[in-house]
Amino acid sequence: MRSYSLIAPAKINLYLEIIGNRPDGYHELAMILQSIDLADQIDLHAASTEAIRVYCHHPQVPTDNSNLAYRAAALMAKQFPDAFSNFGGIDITVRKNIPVAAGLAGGSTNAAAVLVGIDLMWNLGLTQSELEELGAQLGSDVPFCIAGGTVIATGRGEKLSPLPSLDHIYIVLAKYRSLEVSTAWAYKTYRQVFGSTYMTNTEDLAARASAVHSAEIVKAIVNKDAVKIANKMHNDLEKVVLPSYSQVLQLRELFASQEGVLGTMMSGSGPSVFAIVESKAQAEIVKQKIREAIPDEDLELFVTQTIGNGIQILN
Ligand SMILES: C[C@@](CO)(OP(=O)(O)O)[C@H](O)COP(=O)(O)OP(=O)(O)OC[C@H]1O[C@@H](n2ccc(N)nc2=O)[C@H](O)[C@@H]1O
Ligand SMILES: Nc1ncnc2c1ncn2[C@@H]1O[C@H](COP(=O)(O)OP(=O)(O)O)[C@@H](O)[C@H]1O
Repeated sequence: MRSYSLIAPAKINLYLEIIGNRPDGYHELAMILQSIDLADQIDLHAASTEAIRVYCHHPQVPTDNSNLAYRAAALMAKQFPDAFSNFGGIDITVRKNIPVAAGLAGGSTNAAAVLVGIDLMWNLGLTQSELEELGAQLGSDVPFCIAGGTVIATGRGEKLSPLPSLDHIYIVLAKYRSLEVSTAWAYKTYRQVFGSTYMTNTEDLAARASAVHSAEIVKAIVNKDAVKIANKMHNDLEKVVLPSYSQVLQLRELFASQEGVLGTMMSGSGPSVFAIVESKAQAEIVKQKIREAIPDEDLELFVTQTIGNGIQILN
């Protein structure tokens, strides 16, 4: 087929523990990543010229070669030059619904969709693990975004162990449109502030990784116990982002004070904040209450839910 449309869901981090520094400059992590039904749509069309083009109306999303969707297509063209010259160029339209620079893996999930879509378009027949290996070259969260669901992610975030699917847990999510937190800044600041408290030797890292504190939330996920999951959420990056971004701290406190909220956390490197709630009806009430407390139009609010999948092919 010459055209494909794909759904690219966002993720939240139910758990993010920084285990230590790695020799490659990244951080060794223990995370639990969760797909949600807030999603972008990616349309791919075979083009007549041998070029990659990205179209996106969102003002915060670049359309040049810094777009992660572009970079995913360029990687496929480099890896499979014969297919690229046989099938010609590719036009990529990004229909953005996921807030940008939010800690929701918006760019990563777009890149994942392009890898999955081009694999189909060029009849490459790549396996999931081959797609994940390509994804890891584009960003630490890209491999997760391909199959999605509920996953333990270790290494720099690219080593994945699936957990039982945790769908239909309702989430209220908030993000100030104009507020961006750089992921590189968040990790760098964490290293500056807490670097001396954790180990840098790779063998120690492996030992410590097996003793992470995520066991209780994993058990709660296996038991599908939303109350316990909400109670055991954790994100080390909050320690640097909350003190530097008062709006994020305010949102976090506001969510925590709402009736019906089981737990609240910043997602990834922020600045989006989410709350786990008991039901869809409760989620709508909490959303309304937050809107009344912060009438600022810059604040984007969503009711969403956990889902058991990553990239989906629409047609
Ligand atoms: C924080 C997290 C949590 O899921 O997500 P976001 O908030 O970006 O969504 C991830 O760790 C982000 O993953 P991703 O956004 O793919 O990161 P990358 O492009 O690979 O890296 C961006 C920068 O973050 C830092 N980085 C990233 C991952 C990691 N394990 N250690 C790091 O130190 C590095 O400085 C790197 O240059
Ligand atoms: N396809 C894309 N979608 C969103 N942002 C993108 C994309 N490609 C590149 N970017 C840039 O990447 C940065 C991080 O955005 P995003 O991936 O949404 O955030 P995060 O890594 O926090 O989940 C933004 O500054 C944005 O300009």
